[in-house]
Amino acid sequence: MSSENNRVGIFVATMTGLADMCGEEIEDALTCAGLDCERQLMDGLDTSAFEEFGLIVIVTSTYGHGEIPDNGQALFASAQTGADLADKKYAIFSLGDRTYADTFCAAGDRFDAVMAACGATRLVEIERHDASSGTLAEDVAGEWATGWADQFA
Ligand SMILES: Cc1cc2nc3c(=O)[nH]c(=O)nc-3n(C[C@H](O)[C@H](O)[C@H](O)COP(=O)(O)O)c2cc1C
Repeated sequence: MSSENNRVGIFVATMTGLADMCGEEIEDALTCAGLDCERQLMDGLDTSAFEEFGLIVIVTSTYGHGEIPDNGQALFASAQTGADLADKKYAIFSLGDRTYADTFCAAGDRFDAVMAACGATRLVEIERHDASSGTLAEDVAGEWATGWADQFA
């Protein structure tokens, strides 16, 4: 693997900003573990944004009836049209609320399906944060990333 492919891209889809706070905690945790990270909101991106990274971390909340936040829809649609991500690994931190029983964290599951369809390999289980659980999403996000950072380092 080239040194370029050891880079981690953290891509955030959010409506009200909590997912970006989680992305920041994930970035801090992975940086502490020695990984070279870059975090960005998904706004206006397509799958060419994945090119320079070996590991893609998707951080997304869910809105509407299981929808991806507005700022992530273009990137999702781009992946749906097909991309060769066979040399990529990915991980997903998914924010939702179990109050929405039928669509709990559905956006993260939709990203999981499309990344797999593009040939990428999921590094770890999807982490699904429940806003009704009483835990802080950003704390859970940082602990989650710390837990698997050495699997990619
Ligand atoms: C209008 C609205 C619709 C939502 N729909 C869903 C949903 O379908 N499924 C789910 O799991 N969570 C749903 N949620 C919960 C959000 O995903 C959750 O509060 C999340 O932490 C928000 O993160 P964000 O600030 O990054 O957008 C919804 C929240 C709102 C306000």
